[in-house]
Amino acid sequence: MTSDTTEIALARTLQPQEVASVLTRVAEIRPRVQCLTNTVAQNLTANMLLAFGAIPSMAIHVDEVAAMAEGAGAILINIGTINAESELAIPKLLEVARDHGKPVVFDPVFVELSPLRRHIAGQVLRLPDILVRGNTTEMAALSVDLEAAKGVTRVTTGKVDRIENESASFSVAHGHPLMTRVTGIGCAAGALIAACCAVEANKAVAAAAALTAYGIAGEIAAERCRGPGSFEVELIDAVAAMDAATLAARMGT
Ligand SMILES: Nc1ncnc2c1ncn2[C@@H]1O[C@H](COP(=O)(O)OP(=O)(O)O)[C@@H](O)[C@H]1O
Ligand SMILES: Cc1ncsc1CCOP(=O)(O)O
Ligand SMILES: [Mg+2]
Repeated sequence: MTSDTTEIALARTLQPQEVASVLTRVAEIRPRVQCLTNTVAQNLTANMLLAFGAIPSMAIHVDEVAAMAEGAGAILINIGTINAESELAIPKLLEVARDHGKPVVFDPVFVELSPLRRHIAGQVLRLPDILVRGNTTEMAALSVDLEAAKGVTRVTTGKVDRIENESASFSVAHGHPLMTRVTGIGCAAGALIAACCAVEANKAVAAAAALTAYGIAGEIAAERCRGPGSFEVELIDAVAAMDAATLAARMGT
C-alpha cells in the first residue's frame, strides 16, 4: 500500500453532531476573523462569515493590521491580490499570531504562478501550526515546503476535500461543481475554516466541520439556483440556514 493510499484509507468523515458542535460554538461565540484577503473575494468573504455567525474584519493597512488582529479569534492571510503594502502587513500578522497564539489560515492563491508568491508562502510557512487551505494545484506547488512546515495542517479542496496533519486525517465529499464557477468561493472557505479554528483547538476538526457545512450548503444552493449568479446568493442563504437537522439529513445518519 502506498503512503497516499494509507492516508486516504485512514481519513474519516466527521459525524453530523461533531459538525453541529463546532457550528454551535461559532454561533454562540461569534468569533471575529481578521482577514487580509484579496480585493476580488473581500465582499463575498465578509458576507459568508456573517452568514456563518462570525464577524468579519477586513483591515489591510500595514500600520493597523496588528492592532486589528490582537483581539481577533483567528487570522486569515490570502495572497490573491498581494501588493507592496499587503506584503508588509503579512509579517505583522504573523508576529501577532506568534505572540498571542492566534490560529492562522493561509490561502496561497496562484502560488504556482509567480516567484513573489512562492517567496511569501515560504515566509508564512515558517509559522508553526499554521493551517494552509488551497486547491490541488496550489497545494501541489507547495508540497516540498509543506513537508518541512512544523505542525502544519494541510487542507486541499476540490471534489473531495482532504484535511491532514500529524494527528488526524479527514475527507469531505460534499459540495457542487458550481462552487468552481463563482470567484472567491475557495477564498471564503478559508475564512469559514478560520472561524471554526477560533472555537475548536483541533484544526483538522475545525477545517472538516467548516468544509462539511460549506459543501452541504453548496449542494442546497445548487438545487435552488438558476446559474452561477443566483448560486452565490443561494450559497450565502444556505450557509446562514445551516443547522443540526440539515446536517443530519444531508449526511445520511
Ligand atoms: N468538483 C467539485 N465538486 C464539489 N465541490 C467542489 C468541487 N470543486 C471544488 N469544490 C468545493 O468548492 C470549494 C472551493 O474549492 P476549490 O475550488 O478547490 O478552491 P479555489 O476556489 O481556491 O480553487 C470547496 O468547498 C470545495 O469543496
Ligand atoms: C480571480 C482572482 N485573482 C486574484 S485573487 C482571485 C480570486 C480567487 O478566488 P478563488 O480562489 O476563491 O476562486
Ligand atoms: Mg483559491
